[in-house]
Amino acid sequence: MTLVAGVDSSTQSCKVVVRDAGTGALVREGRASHPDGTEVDPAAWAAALQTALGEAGGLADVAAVAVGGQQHGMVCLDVDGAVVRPALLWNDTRSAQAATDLTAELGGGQAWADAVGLVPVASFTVTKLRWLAEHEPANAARTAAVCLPHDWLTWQLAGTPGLDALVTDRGDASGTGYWSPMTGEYRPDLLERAFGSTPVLPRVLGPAEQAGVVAGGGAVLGPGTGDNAAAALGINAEPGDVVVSIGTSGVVSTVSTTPSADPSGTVAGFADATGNFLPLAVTLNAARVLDATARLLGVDHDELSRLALSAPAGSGGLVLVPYLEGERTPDRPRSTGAVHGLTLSTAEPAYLARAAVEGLLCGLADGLEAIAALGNPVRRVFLVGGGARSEAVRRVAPAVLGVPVLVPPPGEYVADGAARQAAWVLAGGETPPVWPATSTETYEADPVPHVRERYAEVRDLTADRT
Ligand SMILES: Nc1ncnc2c1ncn2[C@@H]1O[C@H](COP(=O)(O)OP(=O)(O)O)[C@@H](O)[C@H]1O
Ligand SMILES: O=C(CO)[C@@H](O)[C@H](O)COP(=O)(O)O
Repeated sequence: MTLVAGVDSSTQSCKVVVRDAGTGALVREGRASHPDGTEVDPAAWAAALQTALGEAGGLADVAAVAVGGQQHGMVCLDVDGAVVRPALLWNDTRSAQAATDLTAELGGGQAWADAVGLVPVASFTVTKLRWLAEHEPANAARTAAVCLPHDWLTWQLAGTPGLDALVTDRGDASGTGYWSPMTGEYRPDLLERAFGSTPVLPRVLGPAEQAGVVAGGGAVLGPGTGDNAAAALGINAEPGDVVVSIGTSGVVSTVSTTPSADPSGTVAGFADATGNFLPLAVTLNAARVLDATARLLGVDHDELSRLALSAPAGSGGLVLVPYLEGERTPDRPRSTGAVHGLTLSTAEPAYLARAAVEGLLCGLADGLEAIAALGNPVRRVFLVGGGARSEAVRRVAPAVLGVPVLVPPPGEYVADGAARQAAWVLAGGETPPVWPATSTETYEADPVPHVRERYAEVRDLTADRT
């Protein structure tokens, strides 16, 4: 049996799966936590990867490995390859002003969407580089190369073979703000505009191009990709399929054969990991809204779910606007969360639990609507991520999203996608190897437009951070 490994270095943890390259069957897996916070020393990701790999039995008998990872994080390296400062993650909002400035400087959202398929918000790497140039000029001056979390981990596995050996892929490059999914080329002019210089950037590999070998081990390295592109590969999403992921981020993405350019910035026109495109809408607040609400109510996730399902749809008018970390879609980086509609009858744990589930899903429903409005068909909707382990999320999602949702068994679909990419690198060819489709359970419910209407009435009524 030929084994391949896939890694998901996500916001909260690192997960590894080892699968049979031929059949896709799961052989071993491992996991390790990442530290909290929106800036993280990449050494913590490398340590978690080693722990997760160890738990998954190591790479000695593995023929190929690929890394999927949280997108956009700014990893700056000096001329010797040392990390210049802790990485700023996708959910760090300190570059909000830089995003506003960069958007205005280029002439607005349309100009950015035409150039690189996205409109700057604080999540994207280009804005973090502008922030670094403005606020930490000494660190900016030391920066000889910039890469993303998955690029850096791939480079670590290869034994840090010099800055010129850094590689990435289309999927993750498309989230930087200085690579165009339309042309497949970097835009050094935009990098120069943001950062004042053009550090070394990772070479963008093709979807099944070998990225080298694991140092001292010999396993072939795949190019890896961003976590959302990897999830699409793990689910085997085809054009017209939508993947809704409720992890730290809330993501609505779809595979498309044509690039997107949404001047409003609601939908970011990324590339996928197969040569197609991956328009997506992403919220900063998803599974952690459930974590926070459970903490507030002093219950665990199962009880939170039970409470939510015991309250009526719409929570009697109680709305939780879930901008606990600020928000990205809509672009409200400085906002906080809010609870609206408290009355004597809605001041109940069950109503708050339901409002939390509905609030996070309403943000994703807005994203789904925006993706469909760009002309993307919505053929099937898959629901994945840690938050999909909640029965309340699974049962309320079809009502709020207004479409049936297909829920695969709980699993690590990002790591699975990376493993499938690794198998593709071994096998070669134009398309990834065919692994059996995952089973799914279909959840259906009558749509609840009144829930979204009530949410829309109050979602902008939030206080800013102090
Ligand atoms: N049964 C559950 N109900 C709701 N949320 C859950 C449940 N199990 C795990 N989670 C949450 O899912 C999140 C982790 O999901 P995951 O998709 O792994 O996130 P990420 O990829 O961003 O690290 C955590 O916030 C965790 O608390
Ligand atoms: O910013 C994005 C995509 O644009 C996020 O999806 C990150 O890629 C983090 O993903 P998770 O850790 O929440 O899976």
